Amino acid sequence: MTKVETSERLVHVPLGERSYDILIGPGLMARAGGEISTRIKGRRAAIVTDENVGARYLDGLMDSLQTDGIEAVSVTLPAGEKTKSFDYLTKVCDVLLEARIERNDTVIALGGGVIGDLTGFAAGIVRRGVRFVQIPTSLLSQVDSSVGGKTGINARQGKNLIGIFNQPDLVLADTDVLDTLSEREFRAGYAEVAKYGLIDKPDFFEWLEKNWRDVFAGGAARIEAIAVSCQAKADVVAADERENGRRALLNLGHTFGHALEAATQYDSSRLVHGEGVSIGMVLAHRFSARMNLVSPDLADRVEAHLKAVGLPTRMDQIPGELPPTDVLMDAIAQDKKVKSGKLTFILTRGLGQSFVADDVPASEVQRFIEEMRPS
Ligand SMILES: NC(=O)c1ccc[n+]([C@@H]2O[C@H](COP(=O)([O-])OP(=O)(O)OC[C@H]3O[C@@H](n4cnc5c(N)ncnc54)[C@H](O)[C@@H]3O)[C@@H](O)[C@H]2O)c1
Ligand SMILES: O=C(O)C(=O)C[C@@H](O)[C@H](O)[C@H](O)COP(=O)(O)O
Ligand SMILES: [Zn+2]
Repeated sequence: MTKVETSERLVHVPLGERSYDILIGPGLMARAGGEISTRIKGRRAAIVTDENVGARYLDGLMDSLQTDGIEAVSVTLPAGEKTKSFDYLTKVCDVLLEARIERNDTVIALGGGVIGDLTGFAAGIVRRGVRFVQIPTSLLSQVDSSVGGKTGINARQGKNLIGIFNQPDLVLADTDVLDTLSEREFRAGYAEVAKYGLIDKPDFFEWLEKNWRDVFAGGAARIEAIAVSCQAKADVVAADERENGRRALLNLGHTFGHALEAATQYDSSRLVHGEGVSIGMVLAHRFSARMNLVSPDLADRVEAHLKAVGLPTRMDQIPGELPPTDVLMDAIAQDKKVKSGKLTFILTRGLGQSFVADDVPASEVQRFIEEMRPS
């Protein structure tokens, strides 16, 4: 059993034979070899990373694996959303096959959500599945993408449209590595932290409104926010792993957000995922008010908080031209939550009272986007 240090948190994801642990805390990179070898028999590994993360952490991870007798190869990909593509999926599969990575060896995603999603997808299809460990290095990947098993790539038609559910065998969230994450990317990850409060944890959202500066500064408040987020996601995934119901709540802000990411052609210089989610969550709260589900004051409160931490909250803050509303509606129509052609949005009836609305009139959404978009 893993010895959990006092400053360390452990969140368990109970999925029967696919159960796994999330370790959260400082200094975990140096323990990766030991933590992996107590869980996975294979003596070989393949590390997938990106240029920003690899330059800082690849050697340290390789050393830790070697100390525990695990021989590793690695591949370093370009950073940014455009790497979540067929081209780089092919590249990673080729590296794993050329390295003869076997089913009981380990594929390690060392990076943010882009690397985690791409690598998890490759690990799930090479030899019809090899063991897989997430070592998330951005705030967003530590609080969200490394947990729950959604893996995949983007398509021209929209976000994450090609992929599989593939749970990791272990998640090691070394909070030390967040110190080298840019402010912009830390803020982007914070959007997904705030999301958990807006879904069904009003007390957590109120705690964030008071303590977000301490979360940004690091230390105990940051670890607390990460642990609460991971526990929240683990609870939802344990209850509805393949999103037949409740898990859709984790998509709050994403129907709008994903459309904006597709509309900006996944250009990280214009919009990154967490920024799209921030704008999307404000839009979801404003749309809920428009549908007379909640007071407009709540949307103002949500926008004020996300703005206070420095996140964009409106479409006119996205650099460059947005395509016509029809193009945004086409992306929304491709959303994976669509059922029998009807749009599904995560809306709200109050702070922390989100719900799945599965028959939202497209005409209402179109009119709403027209009103909210930059003229
Ligand atoms: N599978 C899921 O459940 C899930 C959940 C949320 C988001 N996502 C996906 O995750 C992606 C966004 O993830 P992200 O925000 O981590 O983006 P990302 O993977 O692009 O990482 C953000 C940027 O920060 C850099 N970086 C990461 N860790 C660093 C560190 N410790 N030090 C310095 N630089 C570092 C990266 O190189 C990159 O430039 C999107 O594709 C989104 O769709 C998936
Ligand atoms: O894990 C989930 O379920 C989520 O919705 C988490 C989201 O933050 C994440 O962006 C996820 O990738 C979106 O899911 P998708 O099914 O819309 O791709
Ligand atoms: Zn997300």
